[in-house]
Formats: sequence, C-alpha cells, structure tokens
Amino acid sequence: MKALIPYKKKNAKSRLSPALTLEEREEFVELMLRDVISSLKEAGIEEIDILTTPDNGVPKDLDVNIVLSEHDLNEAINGYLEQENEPILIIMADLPLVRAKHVEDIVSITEDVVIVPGKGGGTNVIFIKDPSSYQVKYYGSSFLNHCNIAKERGCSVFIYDSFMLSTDIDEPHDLVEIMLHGHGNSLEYINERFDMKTGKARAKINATGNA
Ligand SMILES: Nc1nc2c(ncn2[C@@H]2O[C@H](COP(=O)(O)OP(=O)(O)OP(=O)(O)O)[C@@H](O)[C@H]2O)c(=O)[nH]1
Ligand SMILES: C[C@H](OP(=O)(O)O)C(=O)O
Repeated sequence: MKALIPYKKKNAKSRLSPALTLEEREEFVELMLRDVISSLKEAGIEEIDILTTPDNGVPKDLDVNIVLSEHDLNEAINGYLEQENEPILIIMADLPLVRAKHVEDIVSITEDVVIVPGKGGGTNVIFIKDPSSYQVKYYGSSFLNHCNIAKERGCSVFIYDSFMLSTDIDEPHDLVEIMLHGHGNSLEYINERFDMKTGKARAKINATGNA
C-alpha cells in the first residue's frame, strides 16, 4: 500500500487569512505536511506520494515521491488512482492531529473503502483497496459523495469515527484544536503566535503579536 497526500502550497489555506498572513499560511501548511508525514512514517508507511502542482515548493529533505499535476484536486487524484493497482490511503495535508495509531487502525480495516469524515461534510482520509475501481469527488459534502460512489460501485464501506481526524485545519477557530490536542511542528508554530483565551465559553485563540 501507499499513502497519497494532495498538497498545494501557493496561497494555501486562504480561509485562515483572518488569522495568518499569506507568508505565514505558506509556512504553516508545510509544517502541517511535515507532521502528517511523521505520523505516516511512524505507522510504518514507507511509500508516500505527494501530489502537488508544478509550482509546488515541497521541501527537498522529505523522504517522499513528488507527483506533479496541473489539474484541479479531483482530476489530479482521479488521474493518479487510475494508474494504481495497490491500496491507496489518501490523507489531506491539513490534519496535524493525526497520530500513527490512527493510521495503523485505518489500514487494518478490511472493508473495501474506509472513509474518515471531516467536520461539515468533508473527507479527511479515504483508504481505497482497489483504486482502479473508485473515483473521488472532493468539495461540497464530499463525505456523502464518497459514500454514494462506494455504493454505486458495490464497495463495502467503513466510516472511521475520530475527533482528531475529523479536525482539518480550515478556519481560524480550528487553530485552537492544535493548541489543545496538537504536537510537533504545527503546535510549536501556533504557540509562537497565539495564546488561548478561556472562561465560561469554549477555548479560543488570541493573537499575542510575539512572532
Ligand atoms: N495537488 C493539489 N492539492 C490541493 C489542491 N487544492 C487543495 N489541495 C490540497 O488538498 C487538501 C485539502 O484542501 P483545502 O482544505 O481546500 O486546502 P486549501 O485549498 O489550501 O485551503 P482554502 O484556500 O482555505 O480552501 C490539502 O491537503 C491541500 O493542500 C490542488 O489544486 N492541487
Ligand atoms: C477537499 C475538501 O476539504 P475541505 O474544504 O473540507 O477542507 C473536502 O474534504 O471535500
């Protein structure tokens, strides 16, 4: 099996603009990518493909394969899946809360397709046993799309329910989850820039202006 991480650095994470500048977002997305790769490696995943755009900026020190595509996310991934004949774990780069144990659990599940929902209807991880018989359809409520595609193709499905893996870092309020549950490069980066406001209400990030 292999892992595939779709990755776009240029103007990454535009929804985080209220909290981070363009330069910070481009730095931060790379640190989240590093944390995802560390957890995959710790789980014993040896082959990792990063699917990215030609202006990618994937750091040279990562022990990964770079696959380039100019197509949009769905077309790029579907083009990749068509060529593959071994199980593929597609994991997004904005999941810094992922740990090796999650990956080990997911790849040991026997159903044809394992889907890890993201909050609000996204798909944060999908493990596809037979990639040539499946297609992805991200954006919108991609979780429902992916369940329906599996059904249409007669694939059995397991929904992997995990708070940490449902937490993709899309919007400023997601950053507090890194402060609460994160580790590694992304936690260090966020702790340099924010502290946590708590009170009767839930925890929130608060810019410190230190970085
Ligand atoms: N190869 C490739 N990866 C992409 C592309 N767009 C997004 N991704 C990756 O797909 C995953 C989920 O993307 P989003 O959460 O929408 O990330 P984003 O596009 O940087 O964020 P927003 O600008 O806030 O929508 C992340 O791992 C991104 O790096 C793309 O056009 N090509
Ligand atoms: C790619 C997209 O990610 P989100 O917009 O939820 O971050 C999805 O999961 O369909």
